[in-house]
Amino acid sequence: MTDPVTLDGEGTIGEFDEKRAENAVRELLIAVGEDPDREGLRETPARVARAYQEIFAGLRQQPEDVLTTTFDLGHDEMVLVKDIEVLSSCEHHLVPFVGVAHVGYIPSVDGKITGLSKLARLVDVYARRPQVQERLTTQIADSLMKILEPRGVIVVIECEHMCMTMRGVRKPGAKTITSAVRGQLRDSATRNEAMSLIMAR
Ligand SMILES: Nc1nc2c(ncn2[C@@H]2O[C@H](COP(=O)(O)OP(=O)(O)OP(=O)(O)O)[C@@H](O)[C@H]2O)c(=O)[nH]1
Ligand SMILES: [Zn+2]
Repeated sequence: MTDPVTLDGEGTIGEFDEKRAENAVRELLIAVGEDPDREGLRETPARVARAYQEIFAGLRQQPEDVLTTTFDLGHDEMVLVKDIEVLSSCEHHLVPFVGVAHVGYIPSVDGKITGLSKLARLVDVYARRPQVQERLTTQIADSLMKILEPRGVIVVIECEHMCMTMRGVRKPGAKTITSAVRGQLRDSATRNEAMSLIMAR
């Protein structure tokens, strides 16, 4: 994600336009044959606009905003946080894809590590955007490499896509697994160690 850029005078990527979102939801309700002025729907455009502001909050965040805390512990072995909940939105259909992320890294030679919660926050920065799972996976890996300068990174994500469940092909339960491996974690022994930790239940 780059810094905000202008969209031909149509608005700015990165800013949330609540009024515009409300109008769009109202239009959508009309388009599907609903009456947006009936009692139960009257507040819906405003609610959905607020919900989208939250769901896409990652568009207004950068990885540097969350990977703030670093310690020099001199720890030079793998750190892995697994089963981090992923709640993201498929950019093709704007419906959720949900599952878990496993994020591991081998700290830099000088042992620079980050707080464990920051890895989960990093997942959210990229998950809370219109996404595809492959890009989500590589963005997490690449931003960790850039900011923490670790010797290696592994990111594995397992998700179920609602666009494959509630519509279209309708295959509930199908899981998509993506991975991104960088640096020393590409070595087969280290990678196998990480994968066995990830797969252990
Ligand atoms: N690679 C990838 N594909 C995704 C992801 N999320 C959704 N898709 C797929 O994006 C594709 C979009 O295909 P299209 O043919 O343009 O759209 P569609 O007619 O709605 O496709 P169907 O879902 O097959 O009905 C579908 O095959 C989705 O399953 C993702 O994270 N990664
Ligand atoms: Zn989709």
